[in-house]
Amino acid sequence: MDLSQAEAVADLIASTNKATHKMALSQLKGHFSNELSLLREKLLKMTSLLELELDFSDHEELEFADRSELQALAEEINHKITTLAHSFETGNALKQGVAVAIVGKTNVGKSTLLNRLLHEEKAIVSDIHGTTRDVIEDTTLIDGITFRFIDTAGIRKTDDVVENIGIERTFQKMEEAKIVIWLLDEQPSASEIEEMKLKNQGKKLLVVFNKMDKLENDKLAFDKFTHSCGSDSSESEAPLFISARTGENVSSLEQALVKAADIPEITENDVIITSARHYEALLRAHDSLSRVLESMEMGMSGDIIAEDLKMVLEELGEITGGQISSQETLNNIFKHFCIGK
Ligand SMILES: Nc1nc2c(ncn2[C@@H]2O[C@H](COP(=O)(O)OP(=O)(O)OP(=O)(O)O)[C@@H](O)[C@H]2O)c(=O)[nH]1
Ligand SMILES: [Mg+2]
Repeated sequence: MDLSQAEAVADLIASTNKATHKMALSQLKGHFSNELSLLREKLLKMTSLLELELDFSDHEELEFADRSELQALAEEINHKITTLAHSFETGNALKQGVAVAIVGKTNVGKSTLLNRLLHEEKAIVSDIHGTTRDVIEDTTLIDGITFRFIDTAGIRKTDDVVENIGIERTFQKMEEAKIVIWLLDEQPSASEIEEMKLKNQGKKLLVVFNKMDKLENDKLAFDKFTHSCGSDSSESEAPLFISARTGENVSSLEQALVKAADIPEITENDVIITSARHYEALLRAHDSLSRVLESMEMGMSGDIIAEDLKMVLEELGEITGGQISSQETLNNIFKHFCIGK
C-alpha cells in the first residue's frame, strides 16, 4: 500500500456521501496509483534514454532518445496530468461540498433560507436589517450531493464599520462559490440585475424571490414580479418563487441546485483527485513537463531536458510517497539496454 492508498483509508472513513465513498474506494484499490506508475514508467524510460546519451557524450552524433517520439510522449503525459488535475474541481466539490453563497439585500430572508436548507436553526433571524454580520456556513446532503451553504451579511450602504467588513466578506464568498443564490423580496432595478450578472460571470446564478406567502395575498405584485423576470429568461434560468418561512417551493430550489451543481456520475473505477496535496503535486509536475517541452522546442541538450524530467518524476513520486533515485534510473537503463560499461 502506498501513501495515496493510505490516505484513501482516511477518506473512506470520513466519506459523507456515496460519491466520496466511491472515490475513496477507487483510490484505495490503487486506480490512481496505477495511473501514476504507468506515467512514471514512461517518464523513466525517457529519462534513461537521455542519460544514456550523456554517458556517451563524446560521441555527439549518438541520439538514443528520438526527439519527436519524446515530444509526443511528453505531450501525452502532460495531457493526462492536466485531465487528472481538472478532476480535482469535481473531487474537491464532492468532498468539501459544492459551495453555494446566499446573497442579497438585508432582511430579504437569507438566514431564514439557510436554516430551512440545513434543517436547523443555525443563523439568527430577525426583522432588524443587518442582523447577519459575519459569514455562517454549513453542509447538508441533497440527492446524495454535499452542498456547503454560505449565509452572508446583507448588502446595503452603511456607516457601521463591522457591518462593512461583513459586506466585504459577502463579495469574497460570492467569488469563491460555484453557485450563487440571489435572494430578493422586491423587484430589482435593471442596473442591479446587470451588476449581479457581471459579478457572477462563469458561475451559476439562481434568482430567487422569497416571501411568496406574502405575495400570494397581493396578486398584483406577484404578477409584476413574474412579468419583470420572465422577459429576461433567455440566457439565465427562470426565477424561482419560494417562501423560506413556510418552506413552500424550497424543494424546487433544491432541485435547481442539484442541476446547477452539475456533478457527473461517479463509478468506483473513475480516477478523481480529491486531495489538495495531490492536486498541487500534479500542478508542479505539469509545470516541469511544460519546461521539458519548451526545452525540446528550443533544441536544448539532453542533460537539461533530463533534469526537468527527473523533477516530474519526483513530483509524481511525492503523491505515492516513493522517491526516484539515480539507482532506479540506472536499473532501468540496464533493464532495457544491454550495455557493457
Ligand atoms: N413572510 C415571510 N417572511 C419571511 C420569509 N423569510 C424570511 N422572512 C422574515 O424576514 C425577516 C428577515 O429574515 P432574515 O432571514 O433574518 O433576513 P436576512 O436576509 O438574513 O437579513 P440580514 O441578515 O439582515 O441581511 C424576518 O422577520 C423573517 O422572519 C418568508 O418566506 N416569508
Ligand atoms: Mg441574515
